[in-house]
Formats: sequence, C-alpha cells, structure tokens
Amino acid sequence: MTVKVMLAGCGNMGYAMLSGWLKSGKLRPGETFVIEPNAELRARAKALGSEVGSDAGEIPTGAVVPTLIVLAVKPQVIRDVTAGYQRFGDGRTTFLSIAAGTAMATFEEILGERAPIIRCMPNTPASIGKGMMVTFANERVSDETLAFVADLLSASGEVASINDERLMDAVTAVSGSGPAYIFHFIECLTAAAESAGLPAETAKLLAMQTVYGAASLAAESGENPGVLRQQVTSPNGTTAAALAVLMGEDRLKQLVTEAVEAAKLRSIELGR
Ligand SMILES: NC(=O)C1=CN([C@@H]2O[C@H](COP(=O)(O)OP(=O)(O)OC[C@H]3O[C@@H](n4cnc5c(N)ncnc54)[C@H](O)[C@@H]3O)[C@@H](O)[C@H]2O)C=CC1
Ligand SMILES: O=C(O)[C@@H]1CCC=N1
Repeated sequence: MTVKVMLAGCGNMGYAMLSGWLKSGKLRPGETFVIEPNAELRARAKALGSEVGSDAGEIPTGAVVPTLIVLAVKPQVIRDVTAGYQRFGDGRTTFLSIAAGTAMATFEEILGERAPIIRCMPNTPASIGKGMMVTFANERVSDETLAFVADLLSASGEVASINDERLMDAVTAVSGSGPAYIFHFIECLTAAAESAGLPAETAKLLAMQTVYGAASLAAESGENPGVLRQQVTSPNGTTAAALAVLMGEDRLKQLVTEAVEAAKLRSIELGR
C-alpha cells in the first residue's frame, strides 16, 4: 500500500475534503488512510474506499511514509493529536492543519524544525467542490509539495494563499465560518417569506434559489455586487423599500462587521 495522504479526523470538514479528493480521482482509494476514533465515521470513510484505523497506533508500520498528513481535529485536541505523529517530522512528510486558530509555531514546536507544515482554512462547500481553501505554508514546504497540495485542494473548490499568517484569523472569520452566515440568512429569508404569507415549502424554495441565483450571478458575471444590486432596484420600487431597512444607518453592514470581528477574536483566542 502506498499511502499518499493520511487524514486524522474524518468529521464534518475532514470527510468533506476526503470525498472531494476521492470522487475527483485526485487520489485513488488505496492512497488514503483515515484515522478516526468514531466507528460510524470510520465506516463512512471506508465506504469511499479509504483504508481506516481508529488511532495513530494503527498506522501500518514499515515503508509507509505519507506525502501528506492532514490534521482535521478540533483545536481543543490538536496539540495532543499532532504529538502522536511526531515520528513523521523528519522532513519527508508535509503536515496540513485545518484547525481554526492553532498557530504555525505550535506545530513547529511539536513536530520539530524539519517538518514542512501548511495551515489551511477550508469551508464546508468543499464537500460539493465549491469550497474556499486558503493556505499559509512555512518555509520548509517545497514548491513541488505546494503544487501537489494546491492541486489536491483544487478538487474541493477555489484555492488561495497568504504569506502573512496573522491574516488567517480574518480568513477564518470570513470564508471558514462564512457559510454559516449565509445558511442563517437563508433561514431568516425563509421565516420572513412565511411571515409574508407564503406556504413553508414555497418559502424555502424561494429563499434558497434566490441566494443560489444571486451568488451564481455575482460569481459568473464578474460584475461588481453593488452594480448588480442597483440593477434590481427600481427608483421608488419594492427593493428600495427593503434596502432602506437593511442599509439605513449601515445596519446590515454594521451587523456583519461585528459578526466577522467576533469570529476573528475567537480564532485568536483558540490559538492561545
Ligand atoms: N466545520 C467547518 O466548517 C470547518 C472546520 N474547520 C476546522 O476543522 C477541524 C475539524 O472540525 P469539524 O470537522 O467541524 O469537527 P468534527 O468534530 O466534525 O470532526 C473532528 C473529528 O476528529 C475526530 N477525532 C477526535 N480525536 C481524534 C484523534 N485522536 N485522531 C483522529 N481523529 C480524532 C472526531 O471523532 C471527529 O470526527 C477543526 O479544527 C475546525 O476548526 C475549518 C474550517 C471549516
Ligand atoms: O466554528 C469553527 O470554529 C470552525 C472554524 C471555521 C468554521 N468552523
């Protein structure tokens, strides 16, 4: 077995990424090994064709030197989990952490100075190939490995990189947590549609398709969202009436700014 990628933690985000890699053919099933203590989640990874084990002790010994170990566990346990992989810190394996907050320096301290390490902030639309993945690599990561990782991540959606780690907290607050803000907006628009008299099913359909259509139009047209907004807004019409509520005193902008700031602060806290 030639394991290219080991995945520690196959919960929401780990599974989303694994399924993208396998379904796109970027990795063949025999090239992945998943370490996940939860039996149900292990079975789900096995169903995709991956080899599985319940802890780092079950990794086959011998010639297995993975190209990449992906750490996809909660920030609260990531230090302990990473310590279980110290033996791969000889420079041949690259580590990729998706944990919110946990700093590069923490991984370097645990894994030693030879380990190439990448921090990556993905989001759950990765499960359907429409994610946003942002990476920050330490100087140990070779160009060849960076290219391999960028290609792998591209199976899950758009890939961007930053070269100032401090920006990772803002990235986490915008694209990492961001899908939840949009899902909540869909919930709010659905509830408002019901309040306005629409049947529940219709309310849900209209809210979801409107968000989907608007996001697709913004992405595909390449037009400034402000221009697209104006194209909907007839002078003295219905949209203008609604936007007066949302945009008056910058209400929505203020709220979104506060929400992003709260997420950013929490990301900083998680890193302490
Ligand atoms: N859910 C999301 O939208 C995003 C999550 N993240 C980050 O991804 C990481 C995972 O988050 P989720 O997938 O949401 O959490 P999750 O709880 O769904 O998945 C974590 C998994 O790790 C497993 N686990 C616990 N101890 C382990 C060990 N010793 N070895 C291997 N696996 C172990 C758990 O059984 C669980 O299935 C977090 O660090 C989070 O900050 C990053 C971006 C987006
Ligand atoms: O809520 C969290 O902490 C994780 C990180 C970004 C999205 N989910």
